[in-house]
Amino acid sequence: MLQKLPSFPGIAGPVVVIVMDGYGVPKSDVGSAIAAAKKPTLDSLFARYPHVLLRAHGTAVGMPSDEDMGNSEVGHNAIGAGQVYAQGAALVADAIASGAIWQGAAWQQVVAGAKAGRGVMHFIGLFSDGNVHSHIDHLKAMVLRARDEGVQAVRIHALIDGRDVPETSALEYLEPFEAFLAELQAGGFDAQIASGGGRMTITMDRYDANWKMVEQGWHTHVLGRGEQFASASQAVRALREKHPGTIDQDLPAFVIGKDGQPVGTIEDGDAVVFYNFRGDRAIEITRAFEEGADFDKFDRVRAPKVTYAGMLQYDGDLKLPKRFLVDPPAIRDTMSEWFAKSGVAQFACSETQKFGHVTYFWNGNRSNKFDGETWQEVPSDVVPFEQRPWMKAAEITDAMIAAVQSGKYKVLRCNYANGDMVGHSGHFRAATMAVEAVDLALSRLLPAIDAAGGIALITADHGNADEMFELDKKTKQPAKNPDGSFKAKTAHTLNPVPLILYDNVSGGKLGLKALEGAGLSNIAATVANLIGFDKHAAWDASLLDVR
Ligand SMILES: O=C(O)[C@@H](CO)OP(=O)(O)O
Ligand SMILES: [Mn+2]
Ligand SMILES: [Mn+2]
Repeated sequence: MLQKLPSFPGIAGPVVVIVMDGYGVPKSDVGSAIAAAKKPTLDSLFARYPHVLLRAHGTAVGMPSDEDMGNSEVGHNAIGAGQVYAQGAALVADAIASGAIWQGAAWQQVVAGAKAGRGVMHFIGLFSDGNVHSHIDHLKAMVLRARDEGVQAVRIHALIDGRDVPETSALEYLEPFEAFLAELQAGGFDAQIASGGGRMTITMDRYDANWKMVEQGWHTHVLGRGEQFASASQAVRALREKHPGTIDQDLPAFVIGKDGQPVGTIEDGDAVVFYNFRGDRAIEITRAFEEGADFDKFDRVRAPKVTYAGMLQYDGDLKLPKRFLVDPPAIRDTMSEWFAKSGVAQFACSETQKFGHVTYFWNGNRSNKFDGETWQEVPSDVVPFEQRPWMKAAEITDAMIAAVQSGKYKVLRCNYANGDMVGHSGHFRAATMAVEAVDLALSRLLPAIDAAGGIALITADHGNADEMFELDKKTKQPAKNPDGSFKAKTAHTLNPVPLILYDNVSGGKLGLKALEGAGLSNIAATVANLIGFDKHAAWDASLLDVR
């Protein structure tokens, strides 16, 4: 149990942590959908309530460097755990640099598995250097190592990104990679890209939002069914011509074929490595490979017996996958766990697209609840979110208001997906509406918190809607397309995020400290203090100022 604070008994009502996904604070308003949005509630929060900026990217959230943008996994992990752990991106890079990955039993088993079968090793994963789910350098290192260890053939199934990297950058990754493989091919080793498709079209669904994507990925990677092309770069060129305006993440699936035959179906005796380190979008495809005859999410047609490994363990409760190349961060002592141990009832809510963020990521990549936790999921629409930028903000708000009014919970949390999911579309106008939807939601939720004598901490996990244009690398000004329009940016940003203390109960007694270098990991201790507990020893400092 957490210790009671000697000097402050905590507020009488509930504490509500509101995560506005993808809401960063940019240096300039140019290209910011947040600046362009009409948002009277947020404007008045910034004008009237204590607030500070928190670091939400790079080393502050356990990424390898401060060049790395933030993302939902590392952001929610840091908020929920109150600590910064070296995250998947850093752990995998280190394991490759030290060679520890090759000494691990999992790597040795996939190599042995491939060799005992047809000598084929498959790599499936996100194909970019975004470092949110994966990094292409990790893939390269594994291909080279497989060759050195005598694996005869490698087949790569490339999920085209355009969401963590510029929206039509696929060829910048594919062409050099194809040249890299061609060189290896000259050495007598057979390495080819075998299939692929946009990451939002196939394979990388999350939180059971749309299993059809995974089914289509299975058909593409495993069965080799679909439109055939001579190479991945030719596929991307042809598909762009056929579907003008389609950005990389939404490209249709493709199969690489020779003389009408797919070059890399997945067969009994092959080895398969899913090389994403991040779990949310890796779990469903992993289940399709690992589960037996009782798998009922779609008809696999054929379920080859393969030696399967994930890059990391994706779920510590479900122990998924069974075999993984690198140990995940050992996230311990989360606020949910310690609030549970202290008898604090907790409520978590979001819509499907972010539901796991406020539950599984928040709780340190664990899918089980702690005692006294209640989770509520609002089903997301399965549509391009620029067509519905309001998403489920209203329904999440309804659920939060009901939970606050029930009086059952001391700590509540929710995630509004809008700024992020619509920000990823690159659609500026829709992104302003996304921010407006969140503003409207706050205008409803905050009075309910007042009525319950509560306080809200309003924050975000990383930026996105705050920068909707790519910046020119040299001039640092928004880059333009040949037709003069701005180049849309779909990725997260490196900007800090706000932390606002919405407090109408303490009469000005409570404030926020502007701690040098403060980041998302300072939120857990702040929440603990607000409910009258001292922070857990492992947590970073509280920002609560009690005057
Ligand atoms: O959609 C996703 O998978 C990532 C971007 O790759 O976004 P977020 O981290 O906000 O979930
Ligand atoms: Mn996010
Ligand atoms: Mn995102």
